[in-house]
Amino acid sequence: MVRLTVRELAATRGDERIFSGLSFALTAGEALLITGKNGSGKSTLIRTIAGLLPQDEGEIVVAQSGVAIPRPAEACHYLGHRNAMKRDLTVEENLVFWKGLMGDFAGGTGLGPDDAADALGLASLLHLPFGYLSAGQQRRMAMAKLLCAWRPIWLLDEPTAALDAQSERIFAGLMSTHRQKGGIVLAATHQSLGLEAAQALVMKGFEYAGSSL
Ligand SMILES: Nc1ncnc2c1ncn2[C@@H]1O[C@H](COP(=O)(O)OP(=O)(O)OP(=O)(O)O)[C@@H](O)[C@H]1O
Repeated sequence: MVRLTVRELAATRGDERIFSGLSFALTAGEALLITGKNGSGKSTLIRTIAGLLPQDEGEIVVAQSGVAIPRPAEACHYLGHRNAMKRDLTVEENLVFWKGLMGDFAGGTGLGPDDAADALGLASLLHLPFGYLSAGQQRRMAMAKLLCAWRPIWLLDEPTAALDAQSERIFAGLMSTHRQKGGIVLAATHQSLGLEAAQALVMKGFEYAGSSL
C-alpha cells in the first residue's frame, strides 16, 4: 500500500513565492483534484512533487508498505502540458522507449505498447509516426505511457486538454481502474475529470485552501 504525504511545502519561481505551508496526505485509491486560477501554482505543485522543481521548505514523503522510499519521484508518473513523445518515432517506438526507461515500480506491472494503445482505443495507429496523429490522438497516446510502466502515483497537469467527450470518459475509466489497483491520482485541471470522491485543493497563489468534496 502506497501513501503520499506532503507537509508544509513551499515553492518559489524566480523571486516569487508561489505557495507555502501546503499539507495533504493521500493513500492508495485516493485522488486529489487541484484547481485554481491561471498562475495560482497548480503546475508548480505538480512539478515539485515530480521532482522537476526544487522545494523551498517542507517535505514530500512516499511510503510503500509503511517504509519511506529514498526518492519519492520514482513512484510517480508525470504527464505535463506537453506529451513528451518524439514526433519522428512511431507511436510504438515512443511507448517502447518510455517503458524501457521507466520500468515498473514495486507492486505492479505495466502493459505492453499494444495493450496500452488498445486501452486508449488507438491500437491501429501504433505504426504511425507520432507527429502524424491529431492533437487529441497525441494526447491519448501520451496517456498510454501511464499504462506502460507501473507507477503508483499519477501526477497529471491538465490531462484532458484537447480530448473529445468519448476520450474524456475513457480516461476517467483509466483513472478509476488505477485507483482500484491501489494507485493515487493528483490532477490539476480547469475541467471536470470525472474523478469520484476526490479530495479538493484550491490553489490561491500565496495562500491555499483545501477541503473534501
Ligand atoms: N520559470 C519561472 N520563473 C518565474 N516565475 C515563473 C516561472 N514559471 C512559472 N512562473 C510563475 O509561477 C506562477 C505559478 O505558475 P503555474 O504554472 O504553477 O500556475 P498554474 O496554476 O499551473 O497556471 P495555469 O492554470 O495557467 O496552468 C505564475 O505566476 C507564473 O508566472
